[in-house]
Amino acid sequence: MPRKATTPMMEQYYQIKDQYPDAFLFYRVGDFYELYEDDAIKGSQILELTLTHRSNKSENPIPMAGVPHMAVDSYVNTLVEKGYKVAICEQLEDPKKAKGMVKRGIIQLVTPGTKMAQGPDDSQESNYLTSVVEKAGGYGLAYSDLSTGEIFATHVKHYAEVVNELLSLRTREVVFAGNLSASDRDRLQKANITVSEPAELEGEHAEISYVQQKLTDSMEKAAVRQLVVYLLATQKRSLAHLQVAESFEIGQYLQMANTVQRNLELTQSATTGRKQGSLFWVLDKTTTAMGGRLLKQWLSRPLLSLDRIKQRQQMVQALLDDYFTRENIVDSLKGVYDLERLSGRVAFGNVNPRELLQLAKSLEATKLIIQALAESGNPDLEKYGQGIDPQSELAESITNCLVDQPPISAKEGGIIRAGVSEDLDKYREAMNGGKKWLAQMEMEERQRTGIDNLKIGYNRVFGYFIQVSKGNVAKVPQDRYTRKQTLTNAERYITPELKEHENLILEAESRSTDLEYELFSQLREAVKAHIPALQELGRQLAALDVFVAFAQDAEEKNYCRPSFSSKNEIAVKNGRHPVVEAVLPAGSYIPNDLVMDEDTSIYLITGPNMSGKSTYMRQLALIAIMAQIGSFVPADSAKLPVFDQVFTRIGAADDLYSGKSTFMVEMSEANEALQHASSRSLVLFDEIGRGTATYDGMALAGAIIKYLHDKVGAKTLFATHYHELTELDETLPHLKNIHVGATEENGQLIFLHKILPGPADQSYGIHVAKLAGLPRAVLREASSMLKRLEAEGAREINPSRQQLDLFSPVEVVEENPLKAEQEELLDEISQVNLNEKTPLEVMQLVADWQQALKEE
Ligand SMILES: Nc1ncnc2c1ncn2[C@@H]1O[C@H](COP(=O)(O)OP(=O)(O)OP(=O)(O)O)[C@@H](O)[C@H]1O
Repeated sequence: MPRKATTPMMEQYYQIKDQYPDAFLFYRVGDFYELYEDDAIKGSQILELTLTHRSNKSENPIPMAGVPHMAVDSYVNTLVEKGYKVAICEQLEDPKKAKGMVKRGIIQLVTPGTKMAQGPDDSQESNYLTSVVEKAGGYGLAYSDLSTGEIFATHVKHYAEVVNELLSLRTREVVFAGNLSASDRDRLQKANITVSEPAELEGEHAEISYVQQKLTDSMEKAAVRQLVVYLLATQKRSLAHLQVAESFEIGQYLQMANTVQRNLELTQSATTGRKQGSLFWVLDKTTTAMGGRLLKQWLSRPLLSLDRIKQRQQMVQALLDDYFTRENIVDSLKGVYDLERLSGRVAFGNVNPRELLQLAKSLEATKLIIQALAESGNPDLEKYGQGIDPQSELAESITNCLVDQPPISAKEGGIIRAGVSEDLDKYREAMNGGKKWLAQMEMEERQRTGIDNLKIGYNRVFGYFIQVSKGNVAKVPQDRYTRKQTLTNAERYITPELKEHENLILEAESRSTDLEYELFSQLREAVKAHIPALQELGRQLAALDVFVAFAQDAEEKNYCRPSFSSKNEIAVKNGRHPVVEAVLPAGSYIPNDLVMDEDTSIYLITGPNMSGKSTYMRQLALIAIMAQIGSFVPADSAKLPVFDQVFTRIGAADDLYSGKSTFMVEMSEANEALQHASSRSLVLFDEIGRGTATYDGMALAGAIIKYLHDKVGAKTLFATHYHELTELDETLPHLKNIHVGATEENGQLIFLHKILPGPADQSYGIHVAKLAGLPRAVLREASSMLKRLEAEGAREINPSRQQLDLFSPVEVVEENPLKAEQEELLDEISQVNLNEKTPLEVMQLVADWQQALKEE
């Protein structure tokens, strides 16, 4: 950066800026944060600020932009949301008292992964920072949400797993120590993940050993250390709310690549990126933000442990069976605030009086929850309640200390109850006494002077004064009153005794607010000691919230409790797709069975487009995932294996970040499944091979099926339009054909959405094209080509001769060919909207058409 000015302040600025070259430097000057040089130019564009210049008169004025300090949060937020970092530089001493240049320093580096949640909109969003270290045997990974202080750690062998984990976690920032390929760096950036360098920090920090205490793996320890060091170095304060890191094995959960999670729309719709339209949207009946976040976590990490799944199911069952306990819990949960994030604010020291009271209220609500569980009469619920510690003493100490409706600010008094501190009570008495004295004085002065509208007032500049309206000035006792201020209609005076009492009152007031702040800070410190217990409580209530939500889902939507098969068989009776069911009018979803015995591994699904093949396939995956997070499932009954992995190649939600072509993505996803699936996995392949020439595609699809059949044995649903493949059931004993039914009535295609045994007999593609409103000429051309191909016997055609001479006019045999004009006429007829026409207009139209036909 060119150095242009050499004033002492700019010198200081450059020194600080040099330490944070990749961050926007918000440099505090009085009531503003100023940006200079490139930061100002870029910042003014992004934040829509006016770009001005410092030292305008010099030859090289410095570009400058500023934001008022009161509004700084929203500007910082905008930059960080866009993936930038912001270094906040404060004045570290009072400018009035400073000798020479005011000392300044960075108090916090805000980065995408360390942003604290701002508004209610992101209360269900976790904001993750991930740390990756590369070691000889693999990679250590740790991630944390700073607002809640939770930390998770794991280790993986392969680089590809690291990148997948970062993408599926949707981390906002990664601190990467190791080799990150340029293409992956690019990929992460496109996914809005900021890549940062590790930070350095001197000395030992208690937080590090505290959070590492349960870890045994050296890679995980290293990743966690790097994570905490980065947090400490950027936040520049102690972080008492960081939780003991939980180690997990990726293989401990059902594994799904991030593309699979996206394709199945578990937490966001693939088209809009929003919650609506996702499985999370359907299931999220949680009351608290903590519950919502936990449900989201569960959705991306379904369990493998049958014991844990059953434990969850038992809680859901108990709550489903007991409507009143459930309602009581929901009512009380409404009074529970975000304990995890409140703990974070306590640790950061920015929790305000109102929030501390919210904390106490949440603890009181917790007592009611425990009571409801205890009175339920159900042993599982009772036991759960017994494990919860409502922190009664803490609740009491907060409510005993704070007034019922404290203000947000801790610095303006009015927070602490009477009786908490003798000194405070004394100051308050003095203030009250002083105010009473003023009222008395006002009365006496009115009598003495005979001025009825004389009053005593206060302003910040002059303090207390006696105000007399202009008409009464003659009555003012000039010997006792000193004039202080003249207004249009009145004069203001002071007297020595008024000033004397003013001093007493103001001093008592300032001592009182100072003392209140001190008492509040003590309370805040006392709460700090309870942070780990509050976090544990938060986790327990969040889980309870999700169980209640599952019970409510089960009741409202008629979900059943799935059972699990150790014999690798599937038996779903009347299964439904939870999301499609939720958006269709009630009762119109057509349920389907899916029964796959131990001996069958592949269902080959045929049927017209739009008939419901994808829906049927996804339905199974969603039911399996719901079952493995402990939820009940949309079916009359369901028996499933515990799947270890889910693979998909579905639809057109291609990986926009990978820079690969559609066909390449298709093949990569197929490859994932072929390489990594086991006999305990679930594989969904929708129209594999459609992205290339017909025979290529068909051959690939056939070979893939055979490989899955012979070598993998995973439960596979394979939808295809290649009818030729349905003959595979003759040679592959573990493969069966099923199809989605459709019938034709009066030339119209009717979708039955019903799964039936055996292959489909027709493909109906042209019917669907007709539904989509394609021009008749195209439909007709397609129909005749189809006839021709069928006549030639497409299967006999030499597969190497891929360039069929489809358009050869000689070979197209047509009965009664239509003229182009007639085609157009037919298109016109089919497009007339009868609802918009009067009978007379229709008659006129028919007359026109008849005329046109005669002319041809
Ligand atoms: N069981 C069902 N009950 C009611 N409606 C259904 C059912 N299954 C699917 N549908 C409806 O049919 C639409 C098309 O389904 P889907 O996308 O699964 O078809 P498809 O056979 O996979 O089509 P394509 O081959 O073109 O991909 C869905 O959006 C849904 O509205």
